[in-house]
Amino acid sequence: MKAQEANFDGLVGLTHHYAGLSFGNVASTRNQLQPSNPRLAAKQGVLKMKALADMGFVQGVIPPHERPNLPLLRQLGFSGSDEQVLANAAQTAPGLLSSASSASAMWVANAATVSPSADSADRRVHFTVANLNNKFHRAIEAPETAQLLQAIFRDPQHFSVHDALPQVSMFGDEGAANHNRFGGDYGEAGVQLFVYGREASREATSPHRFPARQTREASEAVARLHQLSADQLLFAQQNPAVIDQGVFHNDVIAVSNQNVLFCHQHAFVEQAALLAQLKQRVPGFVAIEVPENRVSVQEAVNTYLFNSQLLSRPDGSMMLVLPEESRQHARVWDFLCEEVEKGGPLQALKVFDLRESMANGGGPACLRLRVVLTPEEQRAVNPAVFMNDRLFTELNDWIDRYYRDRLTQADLADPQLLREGREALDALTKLLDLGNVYAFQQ
Ligand SMILES: NCCC[C@H](NC(=O)CCC(=O)O)C(=O)O
Repeated sequence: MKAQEANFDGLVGLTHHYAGLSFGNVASTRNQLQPSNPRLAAKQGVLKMKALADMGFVQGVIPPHERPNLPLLRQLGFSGSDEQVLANAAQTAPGLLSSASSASAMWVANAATVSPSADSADRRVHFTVANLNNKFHRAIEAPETAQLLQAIFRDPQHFSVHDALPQVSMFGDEGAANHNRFGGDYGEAGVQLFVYGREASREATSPHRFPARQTREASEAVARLHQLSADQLLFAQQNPAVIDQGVFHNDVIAVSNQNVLFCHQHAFVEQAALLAQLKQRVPGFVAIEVPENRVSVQEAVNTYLFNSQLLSRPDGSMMLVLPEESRQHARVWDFLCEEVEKGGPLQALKVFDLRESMANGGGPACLRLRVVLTPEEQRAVNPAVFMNDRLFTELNDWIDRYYRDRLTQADLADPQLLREGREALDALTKLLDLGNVYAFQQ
């Protein structure tokens, strides 16, 4: 058996709601204060995991965080019983209650940056937890993410989980959503491309309208932590003009797998030079660049065409996993069908309805964290998190038991929601054999 790419998907939490917290993410802003359906959201995610597991892909689950985050609200000065904390926050600062309740940890492409053991000097798989410094509701994820990753990748002989970089904008880090790894066989040394939105030390590189969340300084620190050698590394800037059109992470404009990069014509600064470098360094490198006159940046943002998963099937051919919104758009769908008919690297399309996550700006790629694992490393992962028939049934029963099918911002103050959440996560830690990872269990 060779090394494989495993995908670990974030399980949507019980407080999934639309709070408009992510300036620069147009779906988040557009759907602010719409009612959500956490039960449907969780089921849509679990269905994707199960379908991919059934097709022969290695598929794991990353659990949600404890929300509402009561310790955070207390740190911000809300006091009294848990009920009083929720009531006071809801009355005087509903935006803070939303931030403390966001289920945003579901988008695990932003949980960490991951380097396979084949690339790292100490031959371990390295994870650096993302600090998500640009958005308050996301910056609070880092410590819990570190604990959850440690409960899954728990063998220090094979896995090294680094805490997040310092929580300042100079080191703004959004994890694997701004990271691509190229190569041949997954188990052989690859080339890692770190994509940043701005250089903290050069203000002129920033976009004008929307924030650039990832800095070059952060990417360089992650590369150092992961013990990567200079000849395996590339750093490239994402085009600031596309950030200003709503491309808040690189995985909204590009996706890669092995020797293939699928991206928009306007994805990167000095794109031709970057592609030339990749051609030189990656054997058999192929770029599929979508021209603006076939699919505009705006259309890419609206359909999440590039927020897809490019997966190598067990027979070696590649399949693109897309959100339903891409199929619904004639120009996007025509382009994709043409690519498949051409007989190039894209040989199959698979579509999922992920509407609940999409309405907050999270498509198939946002929901997954890629981890290349050798067979030995795979055996060292907590086995209870891998998707199979039994876990699929158990998770669906668990969702039916605990999740609401409608949630608005006003519901966040309901102390019953807090109790339901704790009971649910307590049951989940047993299903996934995580130990007492949550603060309320300490
Ligand atoms: N990779 C996809 C991440 C989507 C995420 N959306 C949010 O946090 C929206 C939350 C809200 O507005 O309720 C973000 O922008 O980081």
